[in-house]
Amino acid sequence: MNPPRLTDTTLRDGSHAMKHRFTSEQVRAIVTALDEAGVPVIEVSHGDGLGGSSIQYGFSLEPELDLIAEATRTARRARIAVLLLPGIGTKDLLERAAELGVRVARIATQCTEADISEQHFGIAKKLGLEAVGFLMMAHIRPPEVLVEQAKLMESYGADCVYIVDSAGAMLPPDVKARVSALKEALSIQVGFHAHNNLGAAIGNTLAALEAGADQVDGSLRGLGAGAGNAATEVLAAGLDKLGLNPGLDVFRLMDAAEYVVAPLMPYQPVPDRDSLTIGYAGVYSTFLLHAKHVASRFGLDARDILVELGRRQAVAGQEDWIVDVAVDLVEQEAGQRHAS
Ligand SMILES: CC[C@H](O)CC(=O)C(=O)O
Ligand SMILES: [Mn+2]
Repeated sequence: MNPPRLTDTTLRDGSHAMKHRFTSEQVRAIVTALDEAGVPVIEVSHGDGLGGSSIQYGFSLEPELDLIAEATRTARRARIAVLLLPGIGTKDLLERAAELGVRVARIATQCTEADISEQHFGIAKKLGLEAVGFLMMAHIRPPEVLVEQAKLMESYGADCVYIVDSAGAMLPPDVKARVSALKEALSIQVGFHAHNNLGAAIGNTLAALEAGADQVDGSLRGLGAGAGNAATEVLAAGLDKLGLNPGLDVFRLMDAAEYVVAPLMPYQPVPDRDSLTIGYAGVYSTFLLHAKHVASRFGLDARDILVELGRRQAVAGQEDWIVDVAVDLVEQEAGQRHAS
């Protein structure tokens, strides 16, 4: 195992948990703390990436380019990264981020849709940015499919491709299989981004390192969507104990989590009933509210709907399946009653 490069995503994945209400002052405090603790890459964007501020995904309290500018002004050593989802973020926004001093573009697609990212990798490379690919919801496809998708990103110019456990649905064997398949097939770096819905974010990240991952993500106190991410300070402590500390100041990160981030968090992300259901079912967290509404209309348990959606491998954008599943479950129940 080698010491990994750590990207902290408190100011991007954490934006989901903050309902996109980070302020410049908070960005300054968090970037200062991470930078002083030796974190080499700090991601700053709306939770849904550049251009995410909208009625659909939730408006940012302050314009995200102002937050990004604050981050690049503040960081002394760390490189600032942004996330971009093709279809949400635009070329113009990426150019403006680069002008503001952003050095890393992380380009995210569903794990079966890497082909929509070619243009975006091209733009990022043209702007002189490091380009990192993010294969989201990677639990829904086997390693060989992810290899094909990662190879597409590599051919578009990616410097690294991440396996992204968006729903926190993986366990260590799932992570190892996927990361080692990419390591074997690619000539570029491989990364892993965890969510904690099954309580396995730290264990999964360590499993990714065992499988050869070069880059991993964390966020202070695990601040992130759903059950949150692997906590940066916990990861740093674990890496240090394994002799894999890439230069992180563990005590400073503990202090940053405790005194800078915890006081501004609206809640501590944990695998509660809802987020555990998401990880257990392996579905996108945005399905939860819709499933709850449909469940109450049909007299069902939302968990049964979500588990069935996971079995059918529904991905974001297929929310219309929720009603189909509910109808099928009601019919199944009626059939069983009739038979008994
Ligand atoms: C909507 C983008 C998403 O939050 C990216 C990510 O961090 C994930 O899929 O886990
Ligand atoms: Mn995430």
